[in-house]
Amino acid sequence: MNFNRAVIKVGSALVAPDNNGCSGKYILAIARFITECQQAGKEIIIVSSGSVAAGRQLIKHGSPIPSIPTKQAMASVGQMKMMANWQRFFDVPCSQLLITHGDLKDRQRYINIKNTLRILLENGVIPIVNENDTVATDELKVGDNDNLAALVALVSEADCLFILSDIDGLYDQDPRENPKANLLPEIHEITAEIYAMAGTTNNVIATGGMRTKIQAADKAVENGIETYILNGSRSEVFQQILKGENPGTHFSAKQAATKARKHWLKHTLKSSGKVYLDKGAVHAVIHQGASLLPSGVSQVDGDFVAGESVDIIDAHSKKAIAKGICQYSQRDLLRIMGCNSDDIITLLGCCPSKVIIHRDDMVVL
Ligand SMILES: Nc1ncnc2c1ncn2[C@@H]1O[C@H](COP(=O)(O)OP(=O)(O)O)[C@@H](O)[C@H]1O
Ligand SMILES: N[C@@H](CCC(=O)OP(=O)(O)O)C(=O)O
Repeated sequence: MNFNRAVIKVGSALVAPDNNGCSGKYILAIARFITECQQAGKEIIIVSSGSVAAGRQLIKHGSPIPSIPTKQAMASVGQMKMMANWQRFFDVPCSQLLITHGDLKDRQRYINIKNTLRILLENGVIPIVNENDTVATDELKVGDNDNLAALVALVSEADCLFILSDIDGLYDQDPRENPKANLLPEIHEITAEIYAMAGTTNNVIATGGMRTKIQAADKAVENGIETYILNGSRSEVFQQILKGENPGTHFSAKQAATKARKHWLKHTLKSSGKVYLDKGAVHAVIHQGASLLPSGVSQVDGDFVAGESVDIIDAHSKKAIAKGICQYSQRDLLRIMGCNSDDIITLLGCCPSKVIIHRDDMVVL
């Protein structure tokens, strides 16, 4: 179990099996696995499907494939059932995050999600994420929870992604169509041939099938996140994972997650401004690996919003010493620079974060 923080994606067929609403049939074993991971000091975030499946019997619908508003109504009532069902199996508190692609695209909302997840995990809470189906239109949707889970793994800086489905892993063709299909245990490179092996789902309550799982794995491994597709309906799978075995399909990460993230921060993110630090703050950032506090900021340049990347400059030498994602806009930063973190609330009327740049969001150059 070589990971510290994992996202576990659980498909509809596991949450609400047999067309009969939510049950503990499969999630009991999944919850036990999560508890064992937590007891081993690991942090877990769940991305759970199943709200539509859980609400299916509670909303009248004529055709086997309901209309979008009918599905949204099912999701609305089913989400409550689904969350209550998860909470039954944990002694620690669970929390609900309903997000859309629109939230992940917006820098301010992105860091709000990131900060919330960070605090929930620090407090031993199990965050349970789903797409906000009732408000999401096509343009704002991720569309499937496999890709959503990969995005959640990125925003939460997880180093492992488990995609739990009703099938043992990726086969060279859909095993429901062809019983001679072979399971592929290790994938080192996600090529067009790998995509060609993936079919869609034949389950009316599911979205995506294997294709979206490969897309998710693709996003994750590029960013240093080890990814597994596993059969969450077989409880022995979790014992195997706990022993370090691979009972499904493993997609190997291209590089370590922290290295990938630092590389992304350093080379891909474009800086939109400059934050100048006094001597004490330069020392704390470079030698103590500290987060940047408002008290250490002496000057701000540029025009940036919260969540954008900035260059961190030594005010004395005028040299760039680091780069990082700023929790505040340039406008707000000008008002709180040089102050104590406890004064942010008085100066701005709110305090989304006591630090200006969190050390996890910073790369020293
Ligand atoms: N190459 C493949 N290997 C494995 N499963 C496949 C493949 N192609 C299509 N599938 C189908 O994908 C299904 C899993 O996707 P889906 O029903 O969307 O699950 P979930 O609800 O867990 O996301 C399997 O039950 C299987 O029928
Ligand atoms: N957000 C939807 C799930 C969408 C989805 O991707 O479903 P699945 O293919 O079962 O993971 C729901 O909660 O019903």
